[in-house]
Amino acid sequence: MNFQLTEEHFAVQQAARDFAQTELLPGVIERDAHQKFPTEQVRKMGELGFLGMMVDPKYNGGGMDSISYVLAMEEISKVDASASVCMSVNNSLVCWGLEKYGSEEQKEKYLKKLAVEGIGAFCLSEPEAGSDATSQRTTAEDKGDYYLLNGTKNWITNGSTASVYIVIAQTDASKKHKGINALIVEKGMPGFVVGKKEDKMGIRGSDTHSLMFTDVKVPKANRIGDDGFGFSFAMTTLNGGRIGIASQALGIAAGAYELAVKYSKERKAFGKMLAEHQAIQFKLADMATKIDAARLLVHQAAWLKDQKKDFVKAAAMAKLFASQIAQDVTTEAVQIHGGYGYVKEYHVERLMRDAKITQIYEGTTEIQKMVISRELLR
Ligand SMILES: CC(C)(COP(=O)(O)OP(=O)(O)OC[C@H]1O[C@@H](n2cnc3c(N)ncnc32)[C@H](O)[C@@H]1OP(=O)(O)O)[C@@H](O)C(=O)NCCC(=O)NCCSC(=O)C1=CCCCC1
Repeated sequence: MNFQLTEEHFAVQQAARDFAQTELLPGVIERDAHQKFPTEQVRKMGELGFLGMMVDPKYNGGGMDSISYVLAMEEISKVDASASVCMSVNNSLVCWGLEKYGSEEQKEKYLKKLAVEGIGAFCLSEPEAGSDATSQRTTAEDKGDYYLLNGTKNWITNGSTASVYIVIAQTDASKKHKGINALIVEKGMPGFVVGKKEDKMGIRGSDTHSLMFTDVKVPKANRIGDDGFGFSFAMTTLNGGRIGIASQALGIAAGAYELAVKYSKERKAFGKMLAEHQAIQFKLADMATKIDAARLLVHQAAWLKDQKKDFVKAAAMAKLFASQIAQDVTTEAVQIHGGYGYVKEYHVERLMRDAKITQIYEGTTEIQKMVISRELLR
């Protein structure tokens, strides 16, 4: 890895930090408590260019590199992981997937809008196909000039707020994963129903739904890539998506750490500041070391992607490690805050709850270990 952050990188980082502090911080506790999607805030994120950061300017994107993206993701995740998962899905799954593999017509029709306004959803998981993603039960029957889509998707981020959904479905089961397609489905297509909203432990401002498809007619022109490319599309797109989730985990950890440092300089115990107690100093030293290590892995994966080098292992390692240290760091941040850490007002209990999902979505910790070991032994 050989890179230095540029003036532009620092400017993007500062812009994301300012946005998080002024627009996301007020109201984040309430949105979490009432499971309220940050509608207005996401609209502003679009206006400021955070929803299509890496998209080519000719499709209304920011034309930025992956390093800029992870810097912004870290800053936004420090404050509101519900907003950052929306940003992550839109940037690194939906927009990236469409730009890389979509047809020119699909880019004109969908990408140009998604890059500015969002909001896209990526629909792979099913009631019986989570980690075992090749076991797709949703079917896309080939009917000539359209596919007939039937089935259910589960735990879909941006489930009710999205306007465009990339749905993975099985067309020819005899071909197993090579018979799977990726289809662009629009909200409002007859037979497409948004199902129940999940009541989650963390990222409660993010809207997570099941989706039901009953005889939805999806035009052939909405298939991404060649017939049977859908599983490969999903896996390749997720490789990059994992850099986004790794940066989210990093941000959650860094946000909790910053709050812990601040609190330890404000609170006195046994006649001196918490920060003057070696027990607290050692905790902070461990937390900062883990965060720095995670940041190096995240930046390495982003840099490899920008250099068009193989980043599959690096992305899985970054997600594996950053999501683990997010658990450790947020738990220690609550511990440093003591009783205050256990109540909502101090933010760290929310960050601790938000951290957990980063070990589950876009490939669990165990899936990352599969990906890494396969790459090592290839
Ligand atoms: C790796 C995996 C467990 C698959 O292993 P099996 O042994 O079943 O299948 P196997 O025979 O190994 O492979 C099939 C094809 O697949 C290619 N490929 C695999 N990994 C990769 C990879 N990393 N990159 C590129 N291609 C890959 C493989 O080459 C093969 O194709 P080929 O026959 O060669 O043409 C896969 O299923 C997976 O990864 N699950 C996690 C899903 C998962 O991550 N959800 C997350 C859902 S989305 C989500 O959680 C969201 C959260 C928040 C926001 C939005 C989305």
